[in-house]
Amino acid sequence: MGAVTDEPGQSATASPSPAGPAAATRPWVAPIATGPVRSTVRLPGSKSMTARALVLSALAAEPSRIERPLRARDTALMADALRALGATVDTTSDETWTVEPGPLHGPAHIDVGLAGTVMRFAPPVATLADGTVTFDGDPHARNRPLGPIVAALRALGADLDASPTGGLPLTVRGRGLVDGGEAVIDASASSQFVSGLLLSAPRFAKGLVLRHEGPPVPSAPHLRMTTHMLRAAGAAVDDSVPDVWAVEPGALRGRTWTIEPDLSGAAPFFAAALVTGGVVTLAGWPRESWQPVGQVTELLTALGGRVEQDADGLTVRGTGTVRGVRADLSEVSELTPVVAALAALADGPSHLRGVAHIRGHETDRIAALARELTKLGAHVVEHPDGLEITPGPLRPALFETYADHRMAHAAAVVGLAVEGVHLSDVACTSKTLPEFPELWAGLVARS
Ligand SMILES: O=C(O)C1=C[C@@H](OP(=O)(O)O)[C@@H](O)[C@H](O)C1
Ligand SMILES: C=C(OP(=O)(O)O)C(=O)O
Repeated sequence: MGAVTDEPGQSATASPSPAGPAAATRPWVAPIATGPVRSTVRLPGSKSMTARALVLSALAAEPSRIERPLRARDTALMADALRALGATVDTTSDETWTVEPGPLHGPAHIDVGLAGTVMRFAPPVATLADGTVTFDGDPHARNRPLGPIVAALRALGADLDASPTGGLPLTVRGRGLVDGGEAVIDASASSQFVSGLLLSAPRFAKGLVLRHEGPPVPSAPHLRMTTHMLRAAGAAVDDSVPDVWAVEPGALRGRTWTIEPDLSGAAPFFAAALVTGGVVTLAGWPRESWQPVGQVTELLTALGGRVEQDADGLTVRGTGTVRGVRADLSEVSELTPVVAALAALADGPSHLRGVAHIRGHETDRIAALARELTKLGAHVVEHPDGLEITPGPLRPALFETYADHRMAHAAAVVGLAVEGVHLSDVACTSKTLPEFPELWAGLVARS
């Protein structure tokens, strides 16, 4: 599916990852760039859009098609979850998946892997099923926050039990229907609590009026993606009042979803243009996007790049000098590891803030970045909500990836400029882009 090409049609591909337990670890030495990279990158679809399209299709009244989906561990697990609950999901083709909704039922067991989308989007669907549905995942998934969505579902009339810490393992005793109505949630730990509830809300008897109370909800662009896709499926959604989302009950329509290339997955490739003074084009970029292209453009520009969009795609050019930045990353927090890697290679200090919640991502990303970038020679100060990074002379090191795909991306970016960056495991990139090692090698080979 994904490919780095000099010319259209030429592609490098790798086998997709299994949906089951994470693949065996694969130590890897990040390839160093010997000059500016110049490439057109073809990446598979957005993880976030694919996950939403799968859920909305399984909840719809008619069949749907998903064009250019992401085939990776997270989306395979989502497809498996919906199959276990009664939908027929055909993922045979790389180009188009089909989803045939069916009566939702248990008993079922759902493996969420390490996917926030599966652990927050599938339980609300399970409350609509008839029967008991259990959830568990990778060891670290048990540490990821889930309590607020469990409490909100309970307030909406669902019957479910989380572990004593409020997270996985989870048991949902579905009764085939959920009252819905009003609920209050603190979604400061993850926007996915809100997205998960909203996606299933059209099927709640009274719909949903959800109010957030607490520190700001991160990842606003992901919430806009959720409301946009709900409306595209025929739902009536009102998000005109800040921190309040209202979804009317009603049938969702089946439709054809066309998934945009994954902008977050493109981040390390764009970073390579900045680090090497090269140029990288993300092919197939749509004229209008539901991913945060404005925020990403602003950030890459502040870091010293130039971003342009034309018929060829979204193109990022670098000068070879990365500028230190002061940036609030709360809207694009999943980019923090790659931005932190760029900061370690910058011409001055950076302060990345507004991302306290990423301590609850695939790993505690603030602590992990502080530890690993320090090992490489950067001077890093860890704050509750971010990092101050002052570049220093960088040296070879073993970069621990903590089963976190975006930690691997960060290490690969530093490795472009620093010889001997060893990753403890590059196989963790299968979470969202199984082809990453081959695509990266292809990119660097063109430097
Ligand atoms: O809804 C989504 O698809 C996502 C929302 C964000 O989660 P958080 O709000 O927990 O950061 C983002 O970081 C994650 O990668 C994907
Ligand atoms: C935070 C991320 O993923 P998840 O959907 O598992 O929360 C991510 O992909 O950076």
